[in-house]
Parts: sequence; C-alpha cells; structure tokens
Amino acid sequence: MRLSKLFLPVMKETPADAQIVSHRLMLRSGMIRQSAAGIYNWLPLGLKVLRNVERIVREEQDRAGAQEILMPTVQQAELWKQSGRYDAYGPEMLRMMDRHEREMLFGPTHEEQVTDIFRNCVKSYKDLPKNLYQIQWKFRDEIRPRFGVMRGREFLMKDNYSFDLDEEAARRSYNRMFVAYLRTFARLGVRAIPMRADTGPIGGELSHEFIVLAPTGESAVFYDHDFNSLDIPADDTDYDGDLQPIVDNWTSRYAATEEMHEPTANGVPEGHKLITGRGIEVGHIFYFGTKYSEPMNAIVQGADGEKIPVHMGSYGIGVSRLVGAIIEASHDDNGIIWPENVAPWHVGLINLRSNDADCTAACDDLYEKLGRAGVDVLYDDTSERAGAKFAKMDLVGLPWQLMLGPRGLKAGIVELKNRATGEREELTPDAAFAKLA
Ligand SMILES: Nc1ncnc2c1ncn2[C@@H]1O[C@H](COS(=O)(=O)NC(=O)[C@@H](N)CS)[C@@H](O)[C@H]1O
Repeated sequence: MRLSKLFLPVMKETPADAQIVSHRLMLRSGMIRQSAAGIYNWLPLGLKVLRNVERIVREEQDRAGAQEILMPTVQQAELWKQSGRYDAYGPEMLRMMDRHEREMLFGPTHEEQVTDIFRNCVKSYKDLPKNLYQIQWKFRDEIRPRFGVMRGREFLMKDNYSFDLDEEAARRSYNRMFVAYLRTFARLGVRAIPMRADTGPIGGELSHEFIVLAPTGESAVFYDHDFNSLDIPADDTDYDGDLQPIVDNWTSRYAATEEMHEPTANGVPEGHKLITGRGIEVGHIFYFGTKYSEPMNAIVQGADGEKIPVHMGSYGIGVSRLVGAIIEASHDDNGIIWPENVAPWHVGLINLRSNDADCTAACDDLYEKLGRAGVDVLYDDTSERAGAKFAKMDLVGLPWQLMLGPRGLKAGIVELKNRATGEREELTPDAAFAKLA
C-alpha cells in the first residue's frame, strides 16, 4: 500500500480526553475515530489489526474443534424472559421495541440465543459434545465507557458455547478452551495469565479470567512469578487427549485478581515470589452446568431414553479490547510496537528523498519486488521530509522499517531497522529482501 493513497488520518497532538496510552495511540495513528461514547469507527489501519486478531482467534478455535456460526446482534426479549435474565441484567442492556411493539434487545452476550438454536436442533446424547462459536458485536450500556476500545459500549467478542451430557464431559470442553486460550494469547504476542474469577451475571461456579499484564490494567493482580516461564501448549496438542495436566500446571500456582485475592494466604509457597501488578481481562471462561438448559428446556434423550438437560459453558475473548491491550503491553515513547502476527503491515518502506528520480525508481522497484514475494509493505512515497517519515512509521509501529536515500543508493546499500529492538543495520537490497521475504 502506498502511503500517498492510504486513508490514514494521523494526529500530531495528543487527544486531551484519552487517558491511557492505547487510546491515545489508536487515535493519533488513525486507527479509530469515536462515533459516540464507547462506540467507534474502525479505519483502515485499525481494521487490519482487528482482522488479524480475529484470524488468530478463529484459527485456534478451529484447532480446538469448535465450529463457527454467526448469531444476530438483535435478539428477542422473550428468550431472556425464559432464562430469567431479562430483568436481572439491568441498565447495561440496550432494550428496544420493533414496529410491531415486540420487545427486542441488542445482545450483550448470547447464551440464550445459542441455547435456543441448540434446543431446536439437537435431541440425542449421540450428538454431543458440541462447541459453537461466533465473532460478533455486542452492546453493553456501560455507565462510564472509557479507555477507548478497552471498555466500549459496542465491542467485538469471540464467544463460544459448549454443550455436554454431564459435568465430567463439560469439564473436558472447558479444558479444551482453556488450552486454546493459552495458545491464542501467546500467538497474539501477549502474556496472559489465567486467574480464578468471579462468575458475575453469566453465572456458574467454575470460571477463569485471562489477564494480560500491563501497567495501565484496570485491575490489580497477584500471581506467582513462575507464570513468566510456563510453556505454552504446542501446535500439535491433542485436543481429544487428556488436557487436565496442562490445566493443572497453569492453575496450581497462585494467581488472583483483586476481587479473589486472599492477602492472608499470600498464596505462594516458600521460595516462590508473589508478583503484584495490573492486568487487563482479555478472556473469561465459565462452566455453568444447566443454568440455561433447564429453564429453556434444552434437553437430549439419554442412552436409556431419559431426558437430560445439557451441561454448558461459555467462553469469551475481547477481540476489539485485545487491540488496545496489545498496545498497552507493547509500545514506547515513539508509538506502537506491533507483534509480527497482528501488525497491519510487515514492513514500512521509506523513500528518504522522494524528489530524487533515481531514489524513487529504486524504492518503487523494492516495493514491487517485496509485494511480488508476498511481503505486506506500507510504502511512504510521500514528499514529507525524512524526520517526519521516521516519526510516522514509529507511531504506526510496523515490525520493520526499510530506508533508502541517494547516499545509500550510490553505495548500494539500504538501512533496515527493527522497531521492537531499535537495531539498525546497513545491507544490500538483496540481503534486506532475503531477511524480509
Ligand atoms: N465493555 C467491554 N468492552 C470491550 N471488551 C469487553 C467489554 N466487556 C467485556 N469485554 C471482553 O469480552 C470478554 C468476555 O466477556 S464476558 O462478559 O466476560 N463473558 C461473556 O460475555 C460470556 N458470554 C462469554 S461467551 C471479556 O473477557 C472482555 O475481554
């Protein structure tokens, strides 16, 4: 993509009402623009990152055996009256009336919706287990939306729902999601720690929150230092095997959010260090048995013909929140530092002298060659001066910067900078190409 063509409304000044760094940088780098409180427009740069986060979330859901569906954002109040949550949900629920005076709502979550699908389609225990997921916008009328996309009112969530014959089978579904979450956050370039959590309006008695460590996190967290060195489950993890050892390994050490922290217990054994920090909740998984299947009559026929309400769990990841959380965990004074897997482009190609015909021809050639090799390049072909180009590319935060000017052209070299480490090296265009392609 040529920068001269890209719709990228970067801002020089820091927006006054943005209190945390990710909100400031997402506005300044032209990723989003607010539409209303807690509701955002996603512009090309931000949308590319959002889609990259979605892609990784989707890949790991599919690897774990979940099946993707897409449910509507607008739901009938009737379903929520059956589960008993319509009144209980409170003012966060955006309620509306359609032209026929039917009560509708903008879904803050989809347990009722998916249970309605299940109860109409699945009748036999032979059809279990099932794990259905979607990546869909939610609406929660937060009383104080803040921190940009981190605590929005309309936000993108991946939400799964599992259906099993009994608690033991449901815990196996829970474990599959637990492992998938460990892999997902690692591939997104963040370190997320699973912590025992409160189950809140979703309900149930087993729940873990996945917390990304970041200094501006909304909640204080307390965890065993060991978490910084635990192995992430491998690509070839057997999701049909026994995952309990992995789950035990990641839940046997102390980790708690401030709501669940027991200061007296202190929680870590001799010789272990208790780390106190701040964290952002990027995922939350629940097992809640028959909380929805009983009131909504989601039952299957058992082997002996008996009617069994299915055991369910739900598993959420904050896809849009993660864009902000990744920035909170990975930035510096000059701007964003995108992990390679989510970066909007892989390389920022900078023409240092766009009014020099030879230099421009050489940059155009590099751009074409990298593009043909399948490398995603953002090419600053504008006539801005070099200093402004460096500042903009640092702000946008691509993993690599490739710079070419008249002096380098004469000497047959280009300069390559790694955004994360700041390391620079001068090398031939071919050597740079080999490194990037
Ligand atoms: N206001 C919000 N803005 C952005 N992301 C949010 C917001 N509220 C929740 N999230 C994200 O959505 C994830 C799941 O939300 S949740 O309420 O914990 N869980 C559920 O809604 C369950 N139905 C999971 S399927 C959270 O872990 C968080 O990362």
